[in-house]
Amino acid sequence: MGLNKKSVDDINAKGKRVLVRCDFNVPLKNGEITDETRIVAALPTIQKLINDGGKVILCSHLGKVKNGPNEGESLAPVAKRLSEKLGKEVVFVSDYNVTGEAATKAVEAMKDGDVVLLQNTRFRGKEETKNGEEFSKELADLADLYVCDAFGSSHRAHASVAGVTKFITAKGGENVVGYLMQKEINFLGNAVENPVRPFVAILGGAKVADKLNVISNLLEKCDTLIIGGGMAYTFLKAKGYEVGTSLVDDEKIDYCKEMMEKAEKLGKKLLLPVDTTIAKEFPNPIDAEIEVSVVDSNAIPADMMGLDIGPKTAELYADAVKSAKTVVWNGPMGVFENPTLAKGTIAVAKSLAETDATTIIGGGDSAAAVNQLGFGDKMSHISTGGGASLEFLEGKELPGVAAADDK
Ligand SMILES: Nc1ncnc2c1ncn2[C@@H]1O[C@H](COP(=O)(O)OP(=O)(O)OP(=O)(O)O)[C@@H](O)[C@H]1O
Ligand SMILES: O=C(O)[C@H](O)COP(=O)(O)O
Repeated sequence: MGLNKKSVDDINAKGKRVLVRCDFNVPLKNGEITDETRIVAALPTIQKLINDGGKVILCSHLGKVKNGPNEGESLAPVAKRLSEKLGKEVVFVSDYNVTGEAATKAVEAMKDGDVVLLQNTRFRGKEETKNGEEFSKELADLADLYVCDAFGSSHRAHASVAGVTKFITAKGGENVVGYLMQKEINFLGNAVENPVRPFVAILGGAKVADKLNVISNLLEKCDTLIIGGGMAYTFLKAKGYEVGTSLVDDEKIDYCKEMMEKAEKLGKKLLLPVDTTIAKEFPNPIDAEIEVSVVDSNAIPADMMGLDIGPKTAELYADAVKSAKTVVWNGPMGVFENPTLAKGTIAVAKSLAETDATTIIGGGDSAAAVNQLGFGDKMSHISTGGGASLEFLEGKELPGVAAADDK
């Protein structure tokens, strides 16, 4: 699926002020960045604009910023890491107002090829998250051109992702997408719209409700849909099995029945766990030592909880992956944060690492799991977007893509 949007290759930023929305929402521990993937992924676009001789003004959100602006959610650590990665100074505008006098002055002082990073856009609260006109205009006022390269945030119709583009257009500027956006959408888009078959989709994670539309959409596109993780138990209950105290969404049982019927009607394989790893209760803390046993999926005792796929299921899923030419995976197979309950997720990750098929990891927990296991470089593509990749797989139009100018 070609992306019919203008990209950074369609502009020459020489002497222009370019506002670039990145997704620098990186995990931090005691002020230190623990995973720089999203920073590294943003470099090609930034470097291109520097090479053009543009004035590169970067912006991003970080965290949820539930209690207003605070140093713990400042983008300062990102400015530092980015500067190391680019091998040049990144001027950080620490002002909690994001735009305004400090930002304007910093931009005025820029020479061609300079890089400035603005403060966390969510420090402007609802003005950012409700796509506020005023904040959108203030952002646009800083620049001549706008580049969206924040794939991970592109499902958010926020001021710095969507609203800003209207004001850039109003002043005669262009709105384009960056290389990361292009790469993400090419991989995910090709996998779903134009897959080399057999196409196997694997869905896991906690809740069926979060993935309703993904299940339905992927069933239409793939040859085999594999279900694991907490969401499998609602399907097993829909089949009439006892699932004990496993995570179940009772309101979605009919939906699961519908999906099983849909799979049958379309002639698609819908694979569910044939055995499951159970325990008395959910581990607390999550990585606590835990006593487990394995039972067939139709034999879960009423007082036990399913917390991972069992070994027979892991083998079944690995076999399905082996015969695939395209695999998309989103969501862990069990409570992978606990070593005893990570076996199913590890087995699936390993099968993806070993296949020659195109393998695409849909961000979030599955990306973290694959990287932690050291399989990162064995995958064709690991998306930098969790929610964004899911919404893309649902077939939704992403606001960050929609806002860019058509070719
Ligand atoms: N059987 C289970 N019972 C309860 N929780 C589970 C089970 N299997 C997996 N989980 C939990 O599901 C969580 C991930 O679920 P979630 O729906 O948030 O996935 P996700 O974050 O959307 O996946 P991704 O980030 O890959 O898109 C993990 O924290 C994991 O411990
Ligand atoms: O981490 C993400 O998925 C993106 O940065 C979006 O963050 P959000 O869910 O807080 O909008």
